[in-house]
Amino acid sequence: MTNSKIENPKSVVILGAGAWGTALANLAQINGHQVCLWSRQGSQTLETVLSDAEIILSAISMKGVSSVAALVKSFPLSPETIFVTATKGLEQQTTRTPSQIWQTEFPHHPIVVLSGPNLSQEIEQELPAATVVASKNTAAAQMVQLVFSSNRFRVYTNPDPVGVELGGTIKNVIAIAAGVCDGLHLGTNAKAALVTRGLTEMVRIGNIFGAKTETFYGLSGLGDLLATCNSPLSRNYQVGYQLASGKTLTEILAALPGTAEGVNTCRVLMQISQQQNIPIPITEQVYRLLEAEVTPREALDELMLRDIKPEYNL
Ligand SMILES: NC(=O)C1=CN([C@@H]2O[C@H](COP(=O)(O)OP(=O)(O)OC[C@H]3O[C@@H](n4cnc5c(N)ncnc54)[C@H](OP(=O)(O)O)[C@@H]3O)[C@@H](O)[C@H]2O)C=CC1
Ligand SMILES: O=C(CO)COP(=O)(O)O
Repeated sequence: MTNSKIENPKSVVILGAGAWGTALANLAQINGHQVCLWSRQGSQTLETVLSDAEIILSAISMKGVSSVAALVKSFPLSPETIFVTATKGLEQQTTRTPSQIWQTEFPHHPIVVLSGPNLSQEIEQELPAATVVASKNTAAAQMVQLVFSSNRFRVYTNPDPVGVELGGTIKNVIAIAAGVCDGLHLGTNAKAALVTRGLTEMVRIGNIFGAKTETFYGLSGLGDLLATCNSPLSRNYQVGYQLASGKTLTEILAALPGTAEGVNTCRVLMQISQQQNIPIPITEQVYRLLEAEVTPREALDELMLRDIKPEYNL
């Protein structure tokens, strides 16, 4: 894919110079775009970097999204500026997704969600990967698709931004459970059952947000679930794996490189499940484990000894 490289370079500002922001900045830069990677710890002011931005991509951890979005709002922007959100989390106080936060702050700008099976370390090693850019604004999604597409990063468009976003967000909780499963050496059958029933929980929560069920069977749902639940590169998987080895959550998070969004997301999902009366038993056991209310083995027993039932409620 060379067309975006030569013909129409864009001015792209990436907010958040963590693992994912840096990897995405490299992808856009290699395609010939003018990229500015902004961090609150860097020397450039936000006002300066935003002044001629055509695309603003946020790869800020969930805890910083609201404050950064409010800050961005205080500076003048072109009305054409496209926002892209690559954060995989939910806001604790409001249960909003990052795209809902950006859309609230910038109701007249196109908002695009970028999410998929994208372990940043593999992308930095130039291994092949695919992702999804989703928006209600098709032209904006197509522009973002061109900016990031290359022979090692295949980008698909999708019209269900919240579904795409929730796939990447909820799978982090299931990845914690998968790490526990592997840490306890429960075997391949157990892992397959866990991931498949995890997907059912993703669909249940997603439907509450108005997401389409089929979105969860694509790259941003099943695809990211498979990547994250099967890789020690995933921080969320690492949290579960190390909990199974007997470490405390505090010890694990203190030594973890970067953000494991699943820890906070799990708490938010429990809030939603209680408010909406939606059963999410795997998420509930992950929550109880993170709160040190159960041991990994007790959580497993709780899941295996639930009432027997049909696979689907038809
Ligand atoms: N790493 C990966 O493989 C992938 C990550 N993601 C998602 O991307 C998001 C970021 O992940 P990742 O880059 O790995 O995490 P990191 O922990 O490496 O980086 C987090 C970034 O967020 C910034 N940040 C956090 N709070 C604030 C705040 N209040 N104000 C300004 N900046 C803030 C950090 O800035 P500072 O350095 O100054 O603290 C840092 O740049 C997460 O939601 C993650 O789920 C999605 C796909 C892949
Ligand atoms: O979202 C990711 C891969 O798609 C990254 O997973 P972790 O945040 O668990 O490292």
